[in-house]
Amino acid sequence: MGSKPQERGKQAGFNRVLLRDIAVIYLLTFVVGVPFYFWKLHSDLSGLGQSALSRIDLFVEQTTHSLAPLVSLPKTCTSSEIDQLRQTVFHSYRVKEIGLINPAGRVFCTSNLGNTSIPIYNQTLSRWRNAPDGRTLALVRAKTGKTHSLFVYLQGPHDMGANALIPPDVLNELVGKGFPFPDLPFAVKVAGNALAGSVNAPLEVGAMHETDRFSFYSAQNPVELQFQVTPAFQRSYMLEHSWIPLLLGTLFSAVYTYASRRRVARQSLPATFEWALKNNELEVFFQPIMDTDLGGPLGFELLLRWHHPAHGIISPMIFIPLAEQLGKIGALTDFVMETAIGFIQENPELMKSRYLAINISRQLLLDEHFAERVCRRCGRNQHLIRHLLLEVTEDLAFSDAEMDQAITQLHLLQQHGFRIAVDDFGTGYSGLDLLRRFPFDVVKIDKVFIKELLPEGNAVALLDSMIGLADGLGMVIIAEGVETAQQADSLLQRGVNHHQGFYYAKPMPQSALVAWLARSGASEPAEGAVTVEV
Ligand SMILES: Nc1nc2c(ncn2[C@@H]2O[C@@H]3COP(=O)(O)O[C@H]4[C@@H](O)[C@H](n5cnc6c(=O)[nH]c(N)nc65)O[C@@H]4COP(=O)(O)O[C@H]3[C@H]2O)c(=O)[nH]1
Repeated sequence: MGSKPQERGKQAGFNRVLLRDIAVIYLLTFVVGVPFYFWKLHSDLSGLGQSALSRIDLFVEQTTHSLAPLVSLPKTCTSSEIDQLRQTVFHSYRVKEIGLINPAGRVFCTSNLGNTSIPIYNQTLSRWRNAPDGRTLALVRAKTGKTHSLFVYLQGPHDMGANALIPPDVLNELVGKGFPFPDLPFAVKVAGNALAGSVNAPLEVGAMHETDRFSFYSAQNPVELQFQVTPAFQRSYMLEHSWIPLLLGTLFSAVYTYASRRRVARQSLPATFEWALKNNELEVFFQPIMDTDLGGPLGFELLLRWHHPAHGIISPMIFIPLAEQLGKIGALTDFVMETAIGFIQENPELMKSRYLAINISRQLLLDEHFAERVCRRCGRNQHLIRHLLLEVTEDLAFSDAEMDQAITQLHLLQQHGFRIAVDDFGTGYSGLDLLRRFPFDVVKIDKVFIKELLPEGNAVALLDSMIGLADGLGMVIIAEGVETAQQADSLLQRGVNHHQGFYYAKPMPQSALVAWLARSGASEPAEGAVTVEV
């Protein structure tokens, strides 16, 4: 009952830490996202700048191409020549006026004015005359227009030439095609003169501020394209792209939440047992049960060990009660049972007339299918049953109904051929009652009585009465916790010759068992001397 508020408290604590971590993840994603955001802005602008410049270059190319037939016209500016100029303008939807240029550097004939004489700026003229491909551009105020316009110049034979006037909104159109930032200020600078504006605002003479300026240059024409990345633009760009860190933050948070929950779930006690079983952290140790007449083992008790990766070896005294509480004892017992069956099958010679003792938790006896399950586990190898001794502790601490249920299971097991031992005998308060209710095959006298085997102690009297009781009921006696030669002798004097204890051997892993058997010179029980019939 008391654990529920505690669980809820733990959950709330976990949620608080999780929320804090998620907040940190979002913050980090945004902070780490800033350089990414600058890189993305730069790469977006550079892509847009380069494609705008290529559109301008292509346009210049097409315009000079349309001027090419005109540069060889005579210097006369007759009506047929003016017509030809007008035809060209008519067929171009961007060029508004075309002029013919004489060797003196003056426009002598235009599509709009006919005969005229307009000087070309010296700077433009010298750039044009020196251009290796005979063409150049200029941003100048046309005689016929109020604003600055773009002029494309093409040189012909004998220092003749032609130019085409293009209104500034064409530049706007060329830069703005597919441009996603219609309000981003930009400027097109042609040979030193600049027109500035934005896709949404007409271009006018002006320049960009030096700060926050991104510039791109044409390789073919004297054109520089500048973008003014104002703080306001940066803010709106960042807002527009905030979905990227938001998405990444959400993704990272989801992964983190999943991993945290998995980690916590794995650390939860029930999952810890499953994890331990799956990852071979549990191992069964073998402790010999000696027949002192024979000088060798007549069986082995199987004792679980948990090699915890963080806490080292954990005693079964700690984890067995826990496994019982958490309902995991069945899985652990199954594991021990499988180990026992495997061991008997793999070592037929060694196990010919020996047994393995397995501890059965009292809780399992309350399962009405337990006996049936254990028998099924032995499958077709029912002969294995005679090699198994099942130990149940004396202190079953059951209600009457539960005790009936447990006794039923014990009877079923015994009927199937399992030998049943009462473990830790003498330590519980229901020992005698239990012996009255069930005919155990073996009684294992608890180590506390062996430890205090002093001639003058009360333990001796108790031990003697237990021995008398067991003999009277026809049960085999095993003395647990034999640690010294004196204890062994004293037990022998009382006719107890089945001993288990550190004096003979401590519980050991299966790998050490063969070596121990060889070392101790334990021979096979003589035919008829000691058998699995404990
Ligand atoms: N001081 C001393 N101790 C000795 C001596 N000889 C043997 N022991 C220890 O006494 C315990 C005997 O097992 P237990 O009474 O069934 O008591 C077992 C048993 O009740 C339980 N247990 C162990 N494995 C399992 C299992 O697979 N299933 C269940 N349900 N319980 C298990 O954990 C208990 C403790 O097991 P262990 O720590 O292995 O402790 C073992 C063994 O190492 C000795 O000379 N001196």
